[in-house]
Amino acid sequence: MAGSVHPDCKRLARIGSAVRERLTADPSVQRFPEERAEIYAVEGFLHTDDCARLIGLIEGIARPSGLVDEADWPQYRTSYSSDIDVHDDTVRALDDSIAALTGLRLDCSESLQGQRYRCGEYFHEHYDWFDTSAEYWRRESECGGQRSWTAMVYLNCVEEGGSTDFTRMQISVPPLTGSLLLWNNLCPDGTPNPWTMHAARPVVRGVKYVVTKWFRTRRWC
Ligand SMILES: O=C(O)CCC(=O)C(=O)O
Ligand SMILES: [Fe+2]
Repeated sequence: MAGSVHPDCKRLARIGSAVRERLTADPSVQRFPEERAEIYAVEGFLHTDDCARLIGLIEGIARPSGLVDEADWPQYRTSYSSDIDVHDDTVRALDDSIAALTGLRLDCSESLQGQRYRCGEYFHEHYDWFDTSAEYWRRESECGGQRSWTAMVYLNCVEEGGSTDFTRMQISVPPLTGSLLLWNNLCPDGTPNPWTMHAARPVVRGVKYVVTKWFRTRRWC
């Protein structure tokens, strides 16, 4: 039955259209010219000083990044991640700005994650939405459910490499200090969108820092 394969798809479709409407009405938001997935960018979303502060927080606590499905796939993702301090003023202000832009509820989002990619580090092709037939889904379904939107801020420009590529479409986004990249992981009907497959390409020169927030269907815990 479709309902059990894609739980909450009606609710997720409603979330998707509310965000779409809001972003479309906002002149600071640019949509990538692509019908198959909803991908948006806002340049200068975060001030350079705040980017530097977040880089400092990430550097303080970075550890090797994990993968959601716990499969033993060494080298699938070689970046470093950190749960940055949710009580930090810069982190809270950024959370608030993302919520104000999208209209999405912060209590239905994962806490902001920082990522650092040094030279040669990357994150292979993947989806941010959860595979509801996977082993991990039981856990995720009980703590917020499916991921809806991803919001990611580039904290610095990278000398070479490090783009975010939507690999099934011709979209490659180079890191730009303070830019927000935002996309709907789902289709307008609330089901996972296979066109949203993406990868963080290897950094060739320099270091890349980003912060990411994933929104969920319900309260995240
Ligand atoms: O760092 C990037 O460019 C993408 C990261 C990403 O896709 C993720 O953390 O899920
Ligand atoms: Fe991702």
